[in-house]
Amino acid sequence: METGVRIQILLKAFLPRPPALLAPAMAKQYDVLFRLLLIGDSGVGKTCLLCRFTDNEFHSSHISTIGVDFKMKTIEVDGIKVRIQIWDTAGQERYQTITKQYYRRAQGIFLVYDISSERSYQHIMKWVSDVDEYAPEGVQKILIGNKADEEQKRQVGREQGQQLAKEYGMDFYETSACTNLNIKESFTRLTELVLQAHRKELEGLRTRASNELALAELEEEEGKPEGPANSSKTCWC
Ligand SMILES: Nc1nc2c(ncn2[C@@H]2O[C@H](COP(=O)(O)OP(=O)(O)OP(=O)(O)O)[C@@H](O)[C@H]2O)c(=O)[nH]1
Repeated sequence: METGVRIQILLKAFLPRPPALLAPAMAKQYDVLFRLLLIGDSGVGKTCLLCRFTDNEFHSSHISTIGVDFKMKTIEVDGIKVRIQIWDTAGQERYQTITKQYYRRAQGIFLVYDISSERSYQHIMKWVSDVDEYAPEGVQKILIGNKADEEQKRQVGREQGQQLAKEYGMDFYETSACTNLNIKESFTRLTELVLQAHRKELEGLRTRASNELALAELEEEEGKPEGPANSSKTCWC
């Protein structure tokens, strides 16, 4: 399993990068790059979800995220190697001005509440309205009820989570970063949704790359000198 990179970053460093990329021509470790975002109240377990997914680790202490943080992981979905950059945002109110700047670069968003906190569930409405305001149209969303292992402290029923997700047209998972419940499943599902949403765009690029490849092969057969088309051979592979 790959270890994610944990780096505190500056807003400036994030902004200039393009939203979804084909892999650089020479690097074959992944086909596409997507950005996912974790949002929700402070303490619901966003950092723990991320650490469980990328490093298979769980920390019982709560060290509040300052601003934003990210980790990377590559997974394979439908034969496509997807490099996902997962942004963990601070839930604390005082960082909201910074964290909202990151919404517009996300292709997928996890809205996280804690099943042992009715308040964090009620706040999902507020997080959804922030997404509507700051995220790009067509961003994919999943609702997460974390800390599902805390059954004795449960304040939010599973059906309440399902109902809310239905209202907003989202998929829903109850997860536990502590016991590793539904972690891989929820991250894979959001990645699948993003892939589906970008399928047309990706197919277009794939078709163009394969057309250029076919042209290059034809030119080779005909003994023509290699043209620039050959340079994109490794664009989609
Ligand atoms: N029992 C249980 N505790 C969890 C789970 N996930 C996280 N926690 C605990 O909840 C606390 C908060 O977790 P964090 O991941 O730091 O929360 P956060 O949402 O990132 O918080 P901020 O960075 O302040 O926004 C920590 O003490 C974690 O150990 C879980 O699935 N089950």
